[in-house]
Amino acid sequence: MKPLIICIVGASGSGKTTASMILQQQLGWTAIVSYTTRPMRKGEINGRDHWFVKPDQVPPQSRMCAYTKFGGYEYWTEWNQFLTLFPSVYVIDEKGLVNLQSKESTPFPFSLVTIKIKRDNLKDINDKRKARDNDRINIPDELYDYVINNNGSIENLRATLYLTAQCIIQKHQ
Ligand SMILES: Nc1ncnc2c1ncn2[C@@H]1O[C@H](COP(=O)(O)OP(=O)(O)OP(=O)(O)O)[C@@H](O)[C@H]1O
Repeated sequence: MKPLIICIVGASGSGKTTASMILQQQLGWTAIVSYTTRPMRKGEINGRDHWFVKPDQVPPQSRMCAYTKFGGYEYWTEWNQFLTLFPSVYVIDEKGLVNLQSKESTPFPFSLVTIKIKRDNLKDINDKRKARDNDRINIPDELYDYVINNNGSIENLRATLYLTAQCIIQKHQ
C-alpha cells in the first residue's frame, strides 16, 4: 500500500493547525512538520508548528520534497520525512501542494488526499498575516478532495473531521 499523505490547505487562521492537531489526537495520525526560515511566533513550538531553522541551514533542493516561498520565508519538507507511519497529516500552502502533486510518483509513490479548510470572519488575524495570503495561488474548491467549512465551534470541526477521516480510510484501505 502506498503511503497516504493528508494535505491540509486554507487561509491564515482558517484552522489548519487545529484540524491537524484534531486528526493527530483523534485518529493517532502522525504529522509531517515542515521546516521554515520564518521566525517562531508567540505560542508556537519548535517541532510541532514547524522546525524553525536559520536561512543558512536551508538544504539543497534535491533533499526537498515540497518547497514554497511564502511571505518572504522558505518552507519545505525533506524526502526522509515521508518515511513514517501513515496516514500522515501535512499542513501546506497551495504552491507547496502543487509542487508536491507534481512529485506524487517520484522517487517513490505516495497518495495525496487534499482538504481545504474555510473559515469566515477571520477578525483575529492581523494585517501582516492577511497580506501574506496575497502570496497564495488560488486552487478552485472543486479540485480538493474535501472542503470543510470551519464556521462553527471546534467541536463541530472535530465531528466533521471525524466523518471525513472515515471516508478517507474507507477509500484507501
Ligand atoms: N471552529 C473554531 N472555533 C473557534 N476557534 C477556532 C476554530 N478553529 C480554529 N480556531 C482558532 O483560531 C485560531 C487560528 O487557528 P489555526 O492556528 O488552526 O489556523 P491556521 O490556519 O493554522 O493559521 P496559520 O496559517 O496562520 O498558522 C486558533 O486560535 C484556533 O484555536
